[in-house]
Amino acid sequence: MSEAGDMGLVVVGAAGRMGQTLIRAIHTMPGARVAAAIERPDSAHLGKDAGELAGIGIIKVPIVDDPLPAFAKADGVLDFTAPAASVEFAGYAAQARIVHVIGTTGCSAEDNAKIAAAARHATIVKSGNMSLGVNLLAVLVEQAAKALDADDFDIEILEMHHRHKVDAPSGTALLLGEAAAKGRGIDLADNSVRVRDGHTGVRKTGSIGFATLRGGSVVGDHSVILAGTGERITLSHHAEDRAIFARGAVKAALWARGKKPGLYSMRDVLGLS
Ligand SMILES: NC(=O)C1=CN([C@@H]2O[C@H](COP(=O)(O)OP(=O)(O)OC[C@H]3O[C@@H](n4cnc5c(N)ncnc54)[C@H](OP(=O)(O)O)[C@@H]3O)[C@@H](O)[C@H]2O)C=CC1
Ligand SMILES: O=C(O)C1=N[C@H](C(=O)O)C[C@H](O)C1
Repeated sequence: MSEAGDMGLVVVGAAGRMGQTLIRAIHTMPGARVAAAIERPDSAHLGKDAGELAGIGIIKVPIVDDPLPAFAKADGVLDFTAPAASVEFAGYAAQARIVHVIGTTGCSAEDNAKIAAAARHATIVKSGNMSLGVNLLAVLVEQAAKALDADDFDIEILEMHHRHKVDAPSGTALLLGEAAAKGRGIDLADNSVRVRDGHTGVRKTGSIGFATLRGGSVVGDHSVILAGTGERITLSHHAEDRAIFARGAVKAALWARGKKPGLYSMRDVLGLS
């Protein structure tokens, strides 16, 4: 582990959509460097240079498959992979006592409990969306949900993503749902309607509904609709480039460096808590 100077960051899932975007972001942001790049043991990308794959030219960091030696020498990990992988990486980050930034979505309650346990020794920042815009939107959603009575305004959350996305609702939709539930002083799990099909009956007052669209190359669109009688308020965010998530993740790692172990959110990083 380096004591001073640029923060050495391991990018896990380095060949993925976000992995490549992270390599590019680290390259342009002061204070951080790519310490290692990890993919699965059976990945077709092993041995390739992570910078060349990401389109920035050779950075002399080959993609390898063994996280342990990489974590032991690094200051932090940027992780946009898959739930089972993020749980495993959180355990390794705890062993190495380093920063772990987790952007992976679709984690179960059990996965989240394991990540929280790892945060006793690792400094973990986890968020369904690392962008400034979405985290500010969550603050606005909480305020709007608090200001508008549940008897008068129904809350629905609509999201659209590219055709390759594997989890639904998106991590961001759930983050915005949590913000709305907080504003209303209710528990999201007990009040959410995640799917509608067939004869559903009338809408339950106070519920928070989710609708999911998938198609094409959409980076990430989210709208929170507060629908009243005769009027409707829509709070929206449109992600145009994955760089907003990657820059947020690097910023989170730099913020977390030197902080006590624990589980932090992007709201903590951005001072929006
Ligand atoms: N919080 C946020 O701001 C954002 C979160 N995300 C989330 O990030 C995650 C990744 O998204 P995206 O980049 O589009 O997905 P990709 O499928 O393009 O990338 C994931 C990468 O992780 C690799 N991977 C999976 N498991 C392991 C493992 N055990 N060890 C090493 N590498 C592994 C995959 O390899 P392989 O293909 O072989 O499985 C793949 O290369 C998703 O959960 C997504 O929702 C995305 C954008 C922003
Ligand atoms: O899978 C994606 O692409 C994205 N995932 C995150 C989510 O589930 O909300 C963040 C962003 O919307 C892109």
